[in-house]
Amino acid sequence: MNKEDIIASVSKQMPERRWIHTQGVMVTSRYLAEKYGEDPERAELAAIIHDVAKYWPVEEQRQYIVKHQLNCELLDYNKELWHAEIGSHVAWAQYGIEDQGIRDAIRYHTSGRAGMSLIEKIVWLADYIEPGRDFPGVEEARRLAEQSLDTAILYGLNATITILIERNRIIYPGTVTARNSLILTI
Ligand SMILES: Nc1ncnc2c1ncn2[C@@H]1O[C@H](COP(=O)(O)OP(=O)(O)O)[C@@H](O)[C@H]1O
Repeated sequence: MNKEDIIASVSKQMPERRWIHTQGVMVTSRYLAEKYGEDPERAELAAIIHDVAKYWPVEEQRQYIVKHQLNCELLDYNKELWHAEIGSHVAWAQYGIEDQGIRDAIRYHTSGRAGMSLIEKIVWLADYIEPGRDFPGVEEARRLAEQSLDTAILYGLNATITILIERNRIIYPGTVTARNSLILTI
């Protein structure tokens, strides 16, 4: 499927405000790709698709993960994590994206993972700092993004983990290992 058709399909699966967010992630992914030496087209394509399943009914998300034998471990954790796993599969099954790097950037855009690739880092960070984001700390994350992808992502992961702890929520361990792995490489 070409880019225009993918955009038409993705945008109709979410409310207007989420499509505006996605456009922010697209622009920011292109910007970070150019700055840090990734192919902007690949980064933008991952950004277009990253939230495709975000507004699917939760039960539909659960069934998709089971039916397609995706990572069922996620079903024991925050349902906010499920859409990323599904989006990666949809990219391949419905949009014909064979590029594993693009699919992994979609797959890990919420949780992160240890040893993230360049495109995974770019989409994770673009999702965190796109221009529509407005939360305490986003300006600092944007400032750090100008200096180092790793430092900016570590800042974001620390903030995410801190919020989950404050709310007494279960933390998906992949995010903790993503954080640990960044600390070891910085
Ligand atoms: N390791 C984790 N364990 C549990 N929840 C997580 C983890 N990482 C992120 N989340 C949650 O996922 C949500 C963010 O998902 P995201 O796809 O970025 O949504 P949004 O684009 O609406 O911010 C937040 O509610 C965050 O607390």
